[in-house]
Amino acid sequence: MRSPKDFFAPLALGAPAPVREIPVTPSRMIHFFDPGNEKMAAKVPDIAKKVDVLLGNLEDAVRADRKEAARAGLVAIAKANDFGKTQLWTRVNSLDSPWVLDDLVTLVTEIGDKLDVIMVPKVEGAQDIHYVDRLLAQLEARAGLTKPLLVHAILETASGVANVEEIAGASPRMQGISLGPADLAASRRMKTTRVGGGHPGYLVRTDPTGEDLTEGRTTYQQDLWHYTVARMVDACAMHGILPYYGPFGDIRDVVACEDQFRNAFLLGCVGAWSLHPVQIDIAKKVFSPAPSDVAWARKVIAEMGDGTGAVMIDGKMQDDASVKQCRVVAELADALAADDPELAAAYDAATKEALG
Ligand SMILES: CC(C)(COP(=O)(O)OP(=O)(O)OC[C@H]1O[C@@H](n2cnc3c(N)ncnc32)[C@H](O)[C@@H]1OP(=O)(O)O)[C@@H](O)C(=O)NCCC(=O)NCCSC(=O)C[C@H](O)C(=O)O
Ligand SMILES: [Mg+2]
Repeated sequence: MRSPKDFFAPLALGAPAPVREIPVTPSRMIHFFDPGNEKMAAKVPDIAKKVDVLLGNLEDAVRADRKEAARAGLVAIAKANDFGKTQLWTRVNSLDSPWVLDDLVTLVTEIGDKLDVIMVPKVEGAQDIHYVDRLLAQLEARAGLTKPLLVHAILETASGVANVEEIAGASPRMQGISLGPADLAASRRMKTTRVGGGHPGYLVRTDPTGEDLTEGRTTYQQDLWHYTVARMVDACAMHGILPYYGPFGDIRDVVACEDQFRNAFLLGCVGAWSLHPVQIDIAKKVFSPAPSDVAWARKVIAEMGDGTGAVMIDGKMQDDASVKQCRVVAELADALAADDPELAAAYDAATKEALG
């Protein structure tokens, strides 16, 4: 076990000092693209203006014979563009693949100064993060980087879920964790064949009302991912890092995508993956608090004074715990509004109306 005293010491001579706080910048959507796909790559400069995070994907969804092209494409895109406030992330190949070592060596030494976060798939436990942590320090030292790269783990194996707390706290580089429902379903031997989302067979049914067991019994579809998302959120909150829902594979079903994203948002996630341009606005809408919620949160904060005691506002009891929730919403709204005048205006207009 590493001594807590050494946790913030660089893991290689000449590597930058680890961060002590994870930067909390907007990351409502992590937009995936294949840097080796010319059509997608051509859209990247425009898409970068609309998204919080742009992620060059090198892992699954990139064919084995296109891995080198994807890696080279990402290097070229990063060198040719300045994405301003939009973060640039990558998802490298899994640690048991023949490509990951070259992914890390090439990306850190060639474009380490342009990358913010490295997403590591199929993380099984803290040992995987420790491996990446040390290797990144060696490569950062070689590349002369002054800012440490952060690490994001995908929760997509049964062992990863069992070890999620130790993964979240494995390194000061840990930025966040995303749910990977497709690989997780396979690892758990679930009997689904989808990339995220619900399943009509996963349901509860009301009790029978008479002799006929088939009559008048309403069914309610349940959320297959509730347990895992909630567990991931707790592990992340405990370690001061950020939780994300991952992919929603039914690109055409924008309605269910919005529902899945909103469930994650309400449970504490800060963002989700967008796999197709159509999912960008869905994530933006869902992971930006609604103006009416922001107005209510600001009203409660204003009326609660120092935040102690209990008061009635519009017939509802408010106390320390509700004002704390309101601060979460209001602080997120302020952070997002700082870079988005349209959102700022919507929040201010709703607040003006609520406060009278
Ligand atoms: C899902 C797609 C394969 C769909 O692509 P396509 O059939 O080309 O869709 P469209 O014809 O509607 O596309 C219209 C144009 O938009 C471009 N496009 C499409 N997607 C993107 C994108 N993500 N970024 C930028 N541009 C995009 C198309 O090229 C079309 O361009 P044009 O012809 O010039 O008009 C495709 O969207 C796609 O491959 N998306 C990314 C998929 C991906 O990254 N998958 C991996 C993440 S999910 C995962 O790994 C599972 C997870 O790990 C788990 O275990 O749960
Ligand atoms: Mg996966």
